[in-house]
Amino acid sequence: MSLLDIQNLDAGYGDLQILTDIDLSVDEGEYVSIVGPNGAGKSTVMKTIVGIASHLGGEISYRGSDVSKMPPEEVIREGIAYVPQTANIFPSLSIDENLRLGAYVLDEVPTDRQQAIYNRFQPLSDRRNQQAGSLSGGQRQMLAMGCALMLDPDLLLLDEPSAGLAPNLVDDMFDRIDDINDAGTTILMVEQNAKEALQRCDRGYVLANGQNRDEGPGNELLHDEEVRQRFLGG
Ligand SMILES: Nc1ncnc2c1ncn2[C@@H]1O[C@H](COP(=O)(O)OP(=O)(O)OP(=O)(O)O)[C@@H](O)[C@H]1O
Repeated sequence: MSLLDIQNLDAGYGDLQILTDIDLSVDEGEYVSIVGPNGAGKSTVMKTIVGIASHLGGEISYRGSDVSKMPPEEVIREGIAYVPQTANIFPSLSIDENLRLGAYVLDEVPTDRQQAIYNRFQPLSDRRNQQAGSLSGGQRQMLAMGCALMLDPDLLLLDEPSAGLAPNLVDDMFDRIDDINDAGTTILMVEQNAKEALQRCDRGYVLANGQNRDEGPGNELLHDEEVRQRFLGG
């Protein structure tokens, strides 16, 4: 049984349907990416999983339970954490306060876990009491991931973690994501940077116009002539 199993999913915003008949699965421990052109509906898949876009039909099961009707706070308690593409930190709060807020659905702040996050993201550790708004783009992305890791999720959803990063920081960010996956966290990631995402992941899905277009091992998709021409810019 897959950790996450999506079948025949229709979803959108209010009555506006964006996704049609999406099938997608993620196994325990896997690193799966979703790529495709702008507006394909990649982020909408993530938002539907966590209950902030409208589920219009089909199944979303997590560890065999139907999560398609759950409000976001319950989905999170099931072990799924989500890092949105934008507005993923509180700029006027300190780094320490942001991390503690990451654990808001828990009864108490897991201080051991917080320390482990500081160990993983050293630049955050050095700046614990600074306002998050003073961080660089790469450090902000680390903080957003750190907030999600405060929940010790089994499944981490990352929406375009490389967006807005200077080119020299992109590899570092993907290395950090590899490390998180190697430490046992299952990852589902949406990326504009399709080449890098497909190189790094175990399996990928290509979405276009709200529908599945292709799927397979990342390296196979990367070398598939049609996928390259149509979706990866040749
Ligand atoms: N809150 C919303 N209300 C209405 N339509 C929306 C909303 N958010 C996104 N859309 C529309 O849904 C479609 C899919 O958007 P989505 O963000 O899922 O695409 P994407 O593949 O992630 O693309 P991008 O890489 O540009 O973010 C687009 O046409 C977008 O305009």
